[in-house]
Amino acid sequence: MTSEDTRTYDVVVIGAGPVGENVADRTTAAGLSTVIVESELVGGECSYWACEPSKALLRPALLRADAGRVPGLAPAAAGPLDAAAVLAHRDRMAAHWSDDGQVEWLKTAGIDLRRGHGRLDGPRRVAVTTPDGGTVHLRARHAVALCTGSSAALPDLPGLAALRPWTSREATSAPQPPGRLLIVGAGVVATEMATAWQALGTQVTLLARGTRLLPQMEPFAGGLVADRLRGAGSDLRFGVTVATAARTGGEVRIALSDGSRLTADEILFATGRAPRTGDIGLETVGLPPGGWLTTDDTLTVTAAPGDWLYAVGDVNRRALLTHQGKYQARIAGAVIAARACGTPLDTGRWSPHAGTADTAAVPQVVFTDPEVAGVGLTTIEARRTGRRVDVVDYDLGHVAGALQHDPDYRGRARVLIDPDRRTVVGATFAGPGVAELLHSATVAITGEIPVERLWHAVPPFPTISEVWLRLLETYRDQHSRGDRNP
Ligand SMILES: Cc1cc2nc3c(=O)[nH]c(=O)nc-3n(C[C@H](O)[C@H](O)[C@H](O)COP(=O)(O)OP(=O)(O)OC[C@H]3O[C@@H](n4cnc5c(N)ncnc54)[C@H](O)[C@@H]3O)c2cc1C
Ligand SMILES: NC(=O)c1ccc[n+]([C@@H]2O[C@H](COP(=O)([O-])OP(=O)(O)OC[C@H]3O[C@@H](n4cnc5c(N)ncnc54)[C@H](O)[C@@H]3O)[C@@H](O)[C@H]2O)c1
Repeated sequence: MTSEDTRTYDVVVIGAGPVGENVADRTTAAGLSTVIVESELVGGECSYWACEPSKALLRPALLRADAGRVPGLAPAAAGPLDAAAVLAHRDRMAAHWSDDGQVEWLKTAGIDLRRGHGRLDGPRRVAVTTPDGGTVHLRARHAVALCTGSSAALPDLPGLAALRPWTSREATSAPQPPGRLLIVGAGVVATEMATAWQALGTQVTLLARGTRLLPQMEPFAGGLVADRLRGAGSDLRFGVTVATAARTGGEVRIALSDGSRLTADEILFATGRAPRTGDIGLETVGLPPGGWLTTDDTLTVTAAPGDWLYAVGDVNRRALLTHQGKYQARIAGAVIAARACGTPLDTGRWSPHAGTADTAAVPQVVFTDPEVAGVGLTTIEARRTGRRVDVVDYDLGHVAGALQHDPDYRGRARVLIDPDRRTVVGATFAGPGVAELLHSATVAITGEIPVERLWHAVPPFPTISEVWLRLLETYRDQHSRGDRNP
């Protein structure tokens, strides 16, 4: 290759998922020339095989479940969903798996696009294998941002390829509901996909190796979701793993660790994520391929000297969520721009160049029936790290606004309070309609608002937000009795 074959930019971004797009947007807005490299579709996993199609499948399921609990509306909501209409809506929300719209956005934002597979080729250098088999060489004056995301992690099960299992990709893009679906896993993908496909007429059997659903969240959340899934007709099995699995005559046949046998049309492995770092040239800059990339709070890869290599989004494992990856992208963009013009970084807690929220306040909504919404610490995490917290619980079924939502409302709220600073450090809500409540907790945590001031944040009557007042009253009463962890 001659030097004429190398294009030089200020910033090279590998991976045009939601996170890569946002890094490129921030660096371009800061006046840095930026190119983004994409091997599949601009928009990444989130747009085509994750957030967008899954939420399109879930919205009708959750709305019907909610409507079925409202007096006067229940009979109208009792019938089956129109699966064809739901799937057509899903296809629209996934832009029919075309990235034309997002490519157009890149143009208007002034970001160059290179289609192909990008690999590091030494410090500040990237080689792109283009779809026609050619190679394009890119050089970065200031930064390379690795935003290559994650893919489904599959267990080490003999004969897995011949089984042709679903991953999250097939689970979000299937052209029609399977008759019978086995789901392995108990996390977010497993519970959301069980909720969606069961509502669309599939007979779902969920296989959890542990004792509850959503094991990373407060224990009451998984219990409420399990009750509703069972009520919808799903078969939930706990404490089991898949011992053997094979596809014969179009059917999936499995044997479980407890000796039982099951047959289905499809099997989904919702068993977590793996980083897409196996073939991105990490070895050319002295890093081992295949692992998650560790960064500091500026999103700079700690093991790469010289402050030029960044890892942003799923690939750094800080928080595998679109909104949190986009937050990191805004921080990384600001860091790259500051370093490019020699401005000192401001990396104190909650400063413009530190992703503090990644460790203090990661919000997540699980779109199951009922919704589960959490931010910050859980009691599980507090116990694991030995952090002292006051735990305050309230039954959402006693909140006037919740009873307006559903006269038989079932749900629960929990906040964790730092006893020394008297600020909220964690919150979990589980119940119908709680998704939009979560941001109030995120603001309370990031703002480090003292409990005394929260008494002045008046929730409107009759909304579910009134749970904040009930939690404060409960905390006051617990405090006067000297309780810490009821
Ligand atoms: C079923 C499901 C539902 C989800 N729902 C939600 C949700 O509701 N809310 C939420 O916040 N999060 C959700 N997530 C998580 C969310 O999808 C991810 O956190 C998000 O997509 C991460 O964005 P990213 O840009 O880091 O990576 P990705 O979206 O994975 O994008 C990475 C991009 O890099 C490209 N790429 C990879 N390697 C190369 C290479 N060598 N060269 C060129 N290009 C490359 C890929 O083709 C891809 O386009 C869900 C995940 C799943 C699986
Ligand atoms: N609404 C949302 O925000 C949303 C929705 C979907 C996915 N996501 C993100 O995507 C990521 C991936 O989700 P996920 O559900 O795949 O991962 P997860 O980590 O949430 O759950 C993985 C589950 O698989 C189980 N498991 C792992 N290996 C297993 C094995 N060999 N056999 C049986 N069970 C096994 C685990 O015990 C766990 O229950 C999550 O981190 C989540 O943040 C977010």
